[in-house]
Amino acid sequence: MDRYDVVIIGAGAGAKLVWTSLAGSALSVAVVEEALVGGDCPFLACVPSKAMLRSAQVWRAADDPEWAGLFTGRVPERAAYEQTVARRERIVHGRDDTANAAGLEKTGATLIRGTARIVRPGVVDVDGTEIGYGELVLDTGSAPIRPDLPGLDEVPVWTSDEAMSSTSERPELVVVIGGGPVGCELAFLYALFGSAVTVVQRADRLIPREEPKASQAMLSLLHDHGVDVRPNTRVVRAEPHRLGGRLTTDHGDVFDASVVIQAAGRRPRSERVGLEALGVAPGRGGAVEVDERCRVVGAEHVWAVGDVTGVAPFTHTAHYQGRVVAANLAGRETRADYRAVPRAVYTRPVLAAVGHTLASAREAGIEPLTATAPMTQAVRTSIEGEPEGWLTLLAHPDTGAVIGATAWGGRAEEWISEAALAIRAEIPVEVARDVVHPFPTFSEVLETPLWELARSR
Ligand SMILES: Cc1cc2nc3c(=O)[nH]c(=O)nc-3n(C[C@H](O)[C@H](O)[C@H](O)COP(=O)(O)OP(=O)(O)OC[C@H]3O[C@@H](n4cnc5c(N)ncnc54)[C@H](O)[C@@H]3O)c2cc1C
Ligand SMILES: NC(=O)c1ccc[n+]([C@@H]2O[C@H](COP(=O)([O-])OP(=O)(O)OC[C@H]3O[C@@H](n4cnc5c(N)ncnc54)[C@H](O)[C@@H]3O)[C@@H](O)[C@H]2O)c1
Repeated sequence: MDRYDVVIIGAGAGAKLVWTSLAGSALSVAVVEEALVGGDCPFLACVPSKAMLRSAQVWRAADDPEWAGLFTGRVPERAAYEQTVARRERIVHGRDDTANAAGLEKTGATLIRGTARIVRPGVVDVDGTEIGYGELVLDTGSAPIRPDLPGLDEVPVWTSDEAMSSTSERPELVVVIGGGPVGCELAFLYALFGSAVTVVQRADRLIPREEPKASQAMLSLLHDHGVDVRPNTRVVRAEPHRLGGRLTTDHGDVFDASVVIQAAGRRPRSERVGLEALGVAPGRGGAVEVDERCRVVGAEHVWAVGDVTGVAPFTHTAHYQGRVVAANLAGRETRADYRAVPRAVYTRPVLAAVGHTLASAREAGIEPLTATAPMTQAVRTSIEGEPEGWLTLLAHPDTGAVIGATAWGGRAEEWISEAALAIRAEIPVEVARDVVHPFPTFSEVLETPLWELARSR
């Protein structure tokens, strides 16, 4: 039986940071992957979705009054969609992971193609061959949750995987089930291309974990692009229809769809990996519980990173946890701190947030100081023709430290990192306000609320 110091199950975003960080160390590393080396993000999730959103926005600039005069017209929707798909396919290398696999092996790690399952402590089975491990790292990701809905099997349904790999024509009638980040980004994307889009959202608002006014801003944006958003609504039945499928809601409304997009959340992929052989049961929702060092609770020599842990399921969280695990495996005791993990939804404007919302601060027993500024305080917004939005900052009333930020505005996914640093480093507003921003940048919008918070203490 081959034996490695470290065996990683799943070659996703988190795993990559483990094997690259351990490159050059004395540890032998094997990575088992049953699908694509690189996981979802570069092939089926973050990268293709942001690439398609970018193409759609460039195409739509030609009918934006701000820019229309610079264009002689625009290609029809069909051609724009085809070009968007073609560009996406170039960016994701047609979902060919050869370069990623070569990169992995260049670090000295061994790639094993197949499905891994733990059979007993210290041993995993890969399609009938046992390999031994000293330390095991789980990076098995997450899978879309399929709503339990009569008739759903009889209508055309895409998960985001199909939406991000389909080369077929733009769907004319789209019904999105779920109004979280995936649902909002895909609804916005297809609406930009002129599809008739409906979002059926079970919760009473879109992106319900964010500030209510962020949900309201997202609702207005989608409305402005012709999307029919139905909060507090469930689809109760699906049936085939000549256009594709027909959906009936609990309010009795009926929607026809050429494709139904399932965006009702994701579940950690923990059930097929053989955790029971270690005496470990996943927690509620399927997440594998980890401690501050990313060790799986209840198991020896087993670590987990990424979506399977159920902690802030973003690529950047997986990267961070991968670094934490690699540092620990290399003998440098390291603990993860999740207070400053940014969240973003890549519509235009972008929603970006980090740390507490007002509701989560109150749940934690903090009544924060708050300050808000409109994005127009940054002159850059008029230069870029993106005046929409606002920034709200929260500070701890006793320490003065920044504890939360929510922004709706241009490039917010970039400059929110400044708030992330302030939160992680517990920087008091009296210090944070002294950061001078280059003019003219969107990031200048941080200055007024920071000065206001400092004044209010
Ligand atoms: C449409 C969409 C857009 C997104 N956009 C963003 C974004 O813009 N920014 C962002 O930060 N996040 C985004 N996310 C979330 C992001 O994609 C995930 O958080 C990230 O991919 C998680 O990485 P991971 O390492 O946990 O798992 P993955 O990348 O899913 O990797 C897990 C790997 O494990 C393999 N595997 C599973 N079980 C086994 C087994 N038993 N044996 C062998 N191999 C196995 C799988 O084949 C897979 O390759 C998006 C998600 C979606 C769905
Ligand atoms: N830009 C980004 O960073 C980005 C983009 C996309 C996804 N992601 C990550 O991927 C994860 C999955 O995103 P998601 O949007 O699929 O999940 P989510 O859990 O955030 O949202 C799913 C939404 O679907 C609704 N819902 C659930 N069941 C329903 C039903 N039967 N009918 C109608 N509505 C229903 C819920 O109310 C919820 O608001 C998220 O945690 C997110 O952080 C990140």
